[in-house]
Amino acid sequence: MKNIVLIGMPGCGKSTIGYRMSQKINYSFFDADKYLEEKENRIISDIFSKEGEEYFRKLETKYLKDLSKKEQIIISTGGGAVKKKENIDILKQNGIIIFLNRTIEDISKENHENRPLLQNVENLWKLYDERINLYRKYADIIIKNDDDMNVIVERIITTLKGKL
Ligand SMILES: Nc1ncnc2c1ncn2[C@@H]1O[C@H](COP(=O)(O)OP(=O)(O)OP(=O)(O)O)[C@@H](O)[C@H]1O
Ligand SMILES: O=C(O)C1=C[C@@H](O)[C@@H](O)[C@H](O)C1
Ligand SMILES: [Mg+2]
Repeated sequence: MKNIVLIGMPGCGKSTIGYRMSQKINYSFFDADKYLEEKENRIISDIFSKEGEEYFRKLETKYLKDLSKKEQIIISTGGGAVKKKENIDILKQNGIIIFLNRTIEDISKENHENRPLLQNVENLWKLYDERINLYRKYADIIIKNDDDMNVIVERIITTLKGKL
């Protein structure tokens, strides 16, 4: 059984939908950002501000490797995991990659108190422009997140039938 890997923009629903899926199918859920924070015993914003993005990206790759060794799991990746092709190669070895495609309009409508990145719609559009082709290119399956989350969970499970 392949792992299920969710990619997509910050705020597109990877963690929430990934966790809900894991409740419905016999898979464990791992959030790659949380996994990294727990292993490093630090928060990502602190790593970004003290050592910078490049150092964070090295850690991200290291822990994606770790996670990819596990089986029958759902991985919610960080929004920037697609920035390194190496990450995708690692994840594809035993995983099926799903791009959760949610509009920037919907993402920016949310009240993201602890996520300044998502409150700045210009920044979101900039990230979207930089990454949309990567999300599309690396996806085995593209799922639109444009309905109630339970509907989306069912949509993913149905689409995955026979593919894992
Ligand atoms: N289809 C939807 N309907 C309503 N709310 C949604 C939907 N999809 C996602 N959300 C909400 O959007 C917010 C962001 O979702 P979530 O935290 O799962 O995104 P994420 O992709 O994991 O973001 P990040 O990359 O920042 O970790 C959450 O409050 C979630 O409940
Ligand atoms: O979009 C990004 O580049 C990021 C998204 C988050 O999930 C974290 O992985 C980190 O804050 C970087
Ligand atoms: Mg998340």
